[in-house]
Formats: sequence, structure tokens, C-alpha cells
Amino acid sequence: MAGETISADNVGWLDVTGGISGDMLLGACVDAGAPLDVLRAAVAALGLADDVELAARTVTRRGLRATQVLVRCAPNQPARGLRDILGLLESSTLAPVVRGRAADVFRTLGAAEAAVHGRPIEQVHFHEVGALDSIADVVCAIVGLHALGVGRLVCSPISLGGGRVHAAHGAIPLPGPAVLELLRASGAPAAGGPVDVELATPTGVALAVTLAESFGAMPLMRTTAVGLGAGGRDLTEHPNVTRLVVGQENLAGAAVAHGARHGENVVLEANVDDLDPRLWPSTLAALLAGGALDAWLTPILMKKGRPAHTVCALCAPADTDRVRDVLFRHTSSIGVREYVVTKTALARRELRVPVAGGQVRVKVASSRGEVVNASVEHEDVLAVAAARGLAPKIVLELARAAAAEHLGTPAAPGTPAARPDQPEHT
Ligand SMILES: O=C([S-])c1cc(C(=O)S)c[n+]([C@@H]2O[C@H](COP(=O)(O)O)[C@@H](O)[C@H]2O)c1
Ligand code: NI
Repeated sequence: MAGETISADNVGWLDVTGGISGDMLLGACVDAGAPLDVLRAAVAALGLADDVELAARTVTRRGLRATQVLVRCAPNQPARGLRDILGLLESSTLAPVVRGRAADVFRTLGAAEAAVHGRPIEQVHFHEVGALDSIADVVCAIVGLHALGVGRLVCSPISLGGGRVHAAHGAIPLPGPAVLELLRASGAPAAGGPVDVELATPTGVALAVTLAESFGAMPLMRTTAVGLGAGGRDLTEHPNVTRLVVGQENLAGAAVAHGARHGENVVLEANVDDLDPRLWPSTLAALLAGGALDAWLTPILMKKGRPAHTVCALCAPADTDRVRDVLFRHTSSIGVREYVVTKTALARRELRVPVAGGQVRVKVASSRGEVVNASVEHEDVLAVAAARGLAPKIVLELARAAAAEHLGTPAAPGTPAARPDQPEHT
């Protein structure tokens, strides 16, 4: 795994309406095509090859074929806290990206346990979670997703189940305290039921809320692989499986040709004719602070000939509730329209160009492999201008010219044909 280059061009949709645990996600990855040997190599990279054995078998759950991954561990393992687990990851030869994501999952879980038990995170005991099988589950699920090329993960709402589970400290009500805290902290959508057994474990939920970029329905994709990971039980009412759907997001021929990515966002909007106009700037700022990717105002003429504004906010589906709350809190509107929009985003990269002794970032966008836009980061222009005592317009022109020279493109509009002389200053 060490030093391995991982391609992450695919999107993954995790259907956890049948529940999620660490080993169910692992089963879904293997079922979707992640080679078991790659996962075993990850265990070896952790230095645990002698202690953890992975096996996979085909099972049926409510008539559905699925893969169950069995993680067998050497007995008499020491109790491990967050520091031990992070140390294990740090001293491994796993790829840095895998180490980092696994550490994120355990920190998320540690924070939830700390909150639930009212202890500092360093003193948290991971009860069952600290066992080797959970460490293997987390690391191998992350490696499995990477082996499938999943760069972006979307997750369905989580089915939690219900009833009680018998754990180290006795019977605990479900959803368990750690799961509830993970849900509270992440804002992930979840519901109890539909059966009275534990469908979502702390490790499974920590993986979902840490790795998923957003929650919702299956995103627009061209499906290339489907994997079903089995839980331990074949319930009579409900298939106890986690499903993983892997696919390509670059759907439309045009988008593929442009090297662009599709994504789904939500637009929330309302027509408002009675808000004190001095409140609009703070409203737009609050929308952005509340999670909106963009927020804007359009002057309109409303019914009854009233001059008014349409306030719009664009956000990720997972942020819709928060952004809607801001709209209601900051405007006088008592209703909001919402619709899902798709977006084609060109491939982009960041360039840093030296300008007047400083550095300015430039966002370079390409279509069909050709650079079509180079956008200078204005905050950097202002910073360099302030540091060097120059007018921002001079720094902007220098940055555009430097970017054009670096990219071998004609100077962007607004860039002078010849570079202005570097002003002297002491
Ligand atoms: O033993 C205790 S105290 C205990 C606490 C909690 C909390 O939510 S706090 C949960 N559990 C149960 O342990 C297993 C762990 O599953 P993993 O797959 O996440 O390791 C699960 O059944 C939890 O509900 C135990
Ligand atoms: Ni606990």
C-alpha cells in the first residue's frame, strides 16, 4: 500500500437503509470487486498479519446474495485507546491518505464516546470498538473504497433499528448512545426501525458520517459495480445488508469530453417584498456562514406591482435544512421554494505564480484538455499589494501575465500586452 497512487474517479453511493456496521461495509466493498488480497495487504501494513485473518463467504439475506467478510482476531488483545490506535496507524506502511481517513474515523468515534461518557477524548475506552476487528474493519473498508476508485461517497439516510443490545456494560437501548452522538454531531439523517434489532453500529455510523461527503438519494451516475455486504443475521422482515453502488459521474458526453464533473445541489429561494433593505447584506452573509455555497439577490417586480427581491441560496443537499433555517430566521418570508440542480464543473487545478516578491494563487480550468480560464485569487492580490505597497490593479495585471506566461496561453482580457515595469520601492 505504501506510496501507492490511488485513482479516485468514481462516485460511491452507500445504501444503509438495511443498516451499517464496519464488517458490512467491508463485505459490500469485497462484493463490489475490492480484492481480498488488497485488504489483507492493508492488515499486513498495520503489522497485524499474524493477529487478524480475513475471509469472505457468500451468504443470502432475505433471498439476496451478499458477501459476508469474517474478521478473525487473535485472542487476549489489550484494550486500546485513541492514542494507541493512532500510533498503530502512524507506524504502519499504509498509504498516507488511508492512514489519514482511518484516523479521522477513529477521532470522530472517540469524540462521540468522550461526549457520551463525559470524559476527555484521551481517556476514552473504545470498548468493543478498540478491538482488533474494528481497527481492521475501518482500515480495510477505507482501502476497499479506494481499491474501487471511490473518490466521493454519498450515503442514504441511516436505518438504526431498535430494541436493546447486550454490551460490556450491560443492556443498552438502541440506537446506542455513541450512535446518537455521532448523528447529533454530524447532522446525518437517520431513523429508528424498521426492525427491533441493532442495524447501525457505532463503527459503521462513524465510517458513514466521516467518509460520506453528503447524504441523500443515489446521485446521477453510470453504475459500474454493485456490492452487498451482509450483516450477521438473516432477519425475517428485512434484508440485513449494506449496499454499495459504484459508478461514474461524468455522464453526458459533453461533460466527459470536457473532463468535467457532475454534481447535485439544491437551490432555495423566496420572493420578499417587505424586508428592510439594510438587512440584505447580513442575510447573504448568514446564508454563506450557514453552509450556502453561494447566495444572491435579484430585484424583481412582484404581484400587485411591488418592487421586491428574490433571495436565492445554493447548497449541498446535506446542508439544506441549515440553510433553510437561516432563510426563515433572517428574512420575513414564511415559505421557501426548493429544487435540485445539476452542475457541470470543469476540471481545475491551482497554480501559484510569483508576483512582486509574493505568491498569488491562480485557479486554472480546462475543457477538453484545453485551458479555458485562469482566475486570479483576489485575496492574494490584495495581500501582495498591501505587503509591497502596490495598487491592487498592478498586482492583478502582473499575476494574469505571469499565469499566461506559465500556461503558454494568450494574456487574459485586461492584461496589458506588455508587462508594466516593476515599480521600484525600498
Ligand atoms: O459496552 C458498552 S458500554 C457499549 C456502549 C455503546 C455506546 O453506544 S456508548 C455501544 N456498545 C455496543 O458495542 C458494539 C460495538 O459495535 P462496533 O461494531 O461499533 O464495534 C455495538 O453493539 C454497540 O451498540 C457497547
Ligand atoms: Ni461508549
